[in-house]
Amino acid sequence: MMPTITTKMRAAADNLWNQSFNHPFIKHLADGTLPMDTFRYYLKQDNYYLNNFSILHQKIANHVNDPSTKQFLIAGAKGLNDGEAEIRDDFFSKLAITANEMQTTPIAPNAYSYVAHMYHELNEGTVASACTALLPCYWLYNEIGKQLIANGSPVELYQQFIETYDSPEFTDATNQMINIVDALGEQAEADERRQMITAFVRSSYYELNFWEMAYVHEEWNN
Ligand SMILES: Cc1ncc(C[n+]2csc(CCO)c2C)c(N)n1
Repeated sequence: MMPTITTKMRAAADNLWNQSFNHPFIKHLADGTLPMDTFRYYLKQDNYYLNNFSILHQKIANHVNDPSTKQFLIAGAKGLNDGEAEIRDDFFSKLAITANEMQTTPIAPNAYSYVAHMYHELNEGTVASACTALLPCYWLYNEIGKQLIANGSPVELYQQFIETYDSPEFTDATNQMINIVDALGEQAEADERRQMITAFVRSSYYELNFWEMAYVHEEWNN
């Protein structure tokens, strides 16, 4: 049997993924030494990412024909608004991040570029490459969740963060997204398949640099 397109994508991005697994942000999240101020920075940038991620699910769903894929994307958009947003609201209140602080925090370069990349795939790519650009978000966090849950983190907030991405519901959503991309890959011609793999590698690059961005508190004028 031919390897699935997601197996090829995962292999193409393996270096980037290993660098994410070993990034100091992740290492220190696990051992509890990540400065809370760094996690706070991450949460504020991630809020911008999550808001757009939800909008992208909805917009991509409008272009999808397959009913079950459409439904998954619409539910994903809504799930982000409710489920994940609820956990984030809890983090925001624990860390006293106000709506005003969120609004006045400039979007950092990597968060901006990652979101711009996903919109680019939606507007200039195809439904398949747009869906693919969303996949590392699910899949990488699920793998990180599974790795970190073994030892957890001594910091309660970080432990809660880890648990979000190891949950059976989240693992199920990740597997559904992998299956959606595999099905789209099977319908695609060689050119589009290449475009999908490129979209996956780019998202994986921005995922890696999301940790780095937070770790160094990236600014436009560093
Ligand atoms: C930069 C960044 N990448 C991935 C995630 C994880 N994530 C965000 S939305 C979603 C889908 C289901 O809730 C997942 C897995 C994140 N938070 N921030």
